[in-house]
Amino acid sequence: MQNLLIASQIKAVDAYTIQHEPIKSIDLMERAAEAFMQLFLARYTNPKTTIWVFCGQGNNGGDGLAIARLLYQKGYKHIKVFLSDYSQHASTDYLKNLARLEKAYPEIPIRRTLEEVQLSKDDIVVDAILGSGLNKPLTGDYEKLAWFINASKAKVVAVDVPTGFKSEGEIDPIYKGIRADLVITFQLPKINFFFPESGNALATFKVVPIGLAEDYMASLPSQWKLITATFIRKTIVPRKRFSHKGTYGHALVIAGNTQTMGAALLSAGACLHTGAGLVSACISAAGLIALNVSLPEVMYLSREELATTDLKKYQAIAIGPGLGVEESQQKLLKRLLQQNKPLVIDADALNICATQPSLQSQIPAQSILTPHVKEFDRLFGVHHNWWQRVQTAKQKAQELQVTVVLKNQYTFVCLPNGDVCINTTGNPAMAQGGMGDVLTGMIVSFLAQGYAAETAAILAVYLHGKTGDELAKTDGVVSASLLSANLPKTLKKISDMDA
Ligand SMILES: NC(=O)C1=CN([C@@H]2O[C@H](COP(=O)(O)OP(=O)(O)OC[C@H]3O[C@@H](n4cnc5c(N)ncnc54)[C@H](O)[C@@H]3O)[C@@H](O)[C@H]2O)[C@@H](O)CC1
Repeated sequence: MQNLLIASQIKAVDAYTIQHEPIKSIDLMERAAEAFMQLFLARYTNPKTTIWVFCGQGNNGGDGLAIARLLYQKGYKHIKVFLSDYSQHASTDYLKNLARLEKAYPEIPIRRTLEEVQLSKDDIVVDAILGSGLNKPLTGDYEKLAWFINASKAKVVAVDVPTGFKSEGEIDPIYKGIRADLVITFQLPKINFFFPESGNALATFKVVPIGLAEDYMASLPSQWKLITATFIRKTIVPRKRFSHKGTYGHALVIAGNTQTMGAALLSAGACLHTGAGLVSACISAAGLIALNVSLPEVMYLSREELATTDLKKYQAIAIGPGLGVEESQQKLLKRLLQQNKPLVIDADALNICATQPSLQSQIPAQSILTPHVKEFDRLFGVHHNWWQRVQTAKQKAQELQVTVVLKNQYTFVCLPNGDVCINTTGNPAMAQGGMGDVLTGMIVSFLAQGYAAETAAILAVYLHGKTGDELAKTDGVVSASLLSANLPKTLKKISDMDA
C-alpha cells in the first residue's frame, strides 16, 4: 500500500529531500520540470505547436518557467509565456527561473496582460499558475484568467494540480478553476483526484516521480492509502501443492429471487471462480434448474433449510444480491444477524438495514458492507459530496468495526482502523449491472479461503478491476459474466508474478 499525503505533508517531504538527499530546491524544481517535460514530449510530439505557459509567482509558476525553457531547448520554438504576477510576493525559485529563462532565451515572448494573448483551440496551455499552494478559492484576476483559458478551448496540461483545484478536502460544488485535459502531477496523486467531483477540473492525470524521499514518505502518518499491485502480489497466497477442496473453505451465498436470480448466479459463479473450495447458494426454489444448468459445481440450499442448517460449516456467508426486501427476507436477515457471524452484506440486505436502522448496531463486527452510492446514502443519510461521504464511511467502519466497500469509479475500502484504501483498477467498460454481484461473490470467496475481512475486500476490489482492465484492452464492453469467467486468469497472472 502506498501512503497518500496531503499538501502540507508533501511540503515537509520536499524539505526533507532537499536537506537529506541533499539537493538544492532549485535543482528539485528542475527535476520536476524535467519529469513533466518527458511525459509532455511523449504525448505532444509536434514541435510546431504553439505552447502558452501560464505561470503564477509561486513554485508552481517556477516549474512553469523551467518547463518553458526546457521545451524550447528541445526544439519547441513556439513557446510563449504569460506571467500572472498579480501579487507582491514571488518565490525565490520562481525568480531564479525567470532570470534563467530571460537569460537563456530572451526571444521567448513574455506577456503580462490578457489583451496580449490570443489562444486558439490548436494551442496547448501549460497551466502553472497555482498548484498545491492554493489556500483560498479563486477570485478577481485569477478567476478571470481561469475563465479566459477555459473559454479558449485550447488543450490544457496542468502542472501538478489544475489552478483552483483543492488537493484535498471538500470540493466546491461550483468549480471556478482551470479545466485541464491532463494533469501531470508530481510523485503522488492528490487525494481529491479520486473523487468524482474532480471530473470538473481534470479529464485525466498522470503521476511522474521526482525522487522525493520514499522512506520518509512512507513513515508519515496517513489514513489514505493506494492499493498497489505489489501489495496484492505479496498478499495473495498461491494454492498449496498438497491441498484439497476443504483447504479453500466453504462459502454460502444467500441471494436471488424469482425475478432476480441472475444476481445470485453471478455472485455464486464469481465465488467459484475466485477459488473457494465449495460454494453453496441459498436461492429461492424458482432458481434451482438455472443453478444446476449454469453452475453445476454450486450446491443448493433452500430458504427453508437455511433456518435449520448449522452455519458453522460455512467459513463465510454473503447475503443480499437480488434478495428482495419483503418480510420473509427481512426475517431471514434478522435471524442471520443474530448468529453473530461476520457477513458480507450487499444490495437488498443493505436496503433492509436502511429501512430498519436499528439493525445497523446488530451487524457483526468483521462484517463487510458493499454499498454503491445510492445504497450508501439510503443506509447512512444523504451526502452532498464525496469527501463527506467517505468521511461517513470511515466513521461507520470504525464505529461498527466493519469494512465498508464504498463502490465507485475509484472504490474506497474503509477499514475498522480508520484507513481508507483507494482502488485504482477498473474502467468504464465495466459500467454494467451485475458487477456488484460479482464483487460480493469474490469477497465471500476470499473470506472462505481464510483471508481476513479487510484483506478479502482489498483483494477482491483490486482483482475485479484488474480483470476488467485486462478485458477492456480488447473488448469495448465488459459484462459481469465475462469478467467473472476471466477471474481465474487474472489470479493466475498475479500468483505467477514475483512479489
Ligand atoms: N515536492 C513538491 O511539492 C514540489 C513542488 N513543486 C511545485 O510547487 C508547487 C507548490 O508551490 P507553492 O507552495 O509555492 O504554491 P503555489 O505555487 O501553488 O502557490 C503560490 C502562492 O499562491 C498564493 N495563493 C494560494 N491560493 C491563492 C488564490 N486562490 N488566489 C491567489 N493567490 C493564491 C499562496 O500565497 C501561495 O503561496 C507544487 O504544486 C509544484 O508545482 C515543484 O517545484 C517541485 C517539488
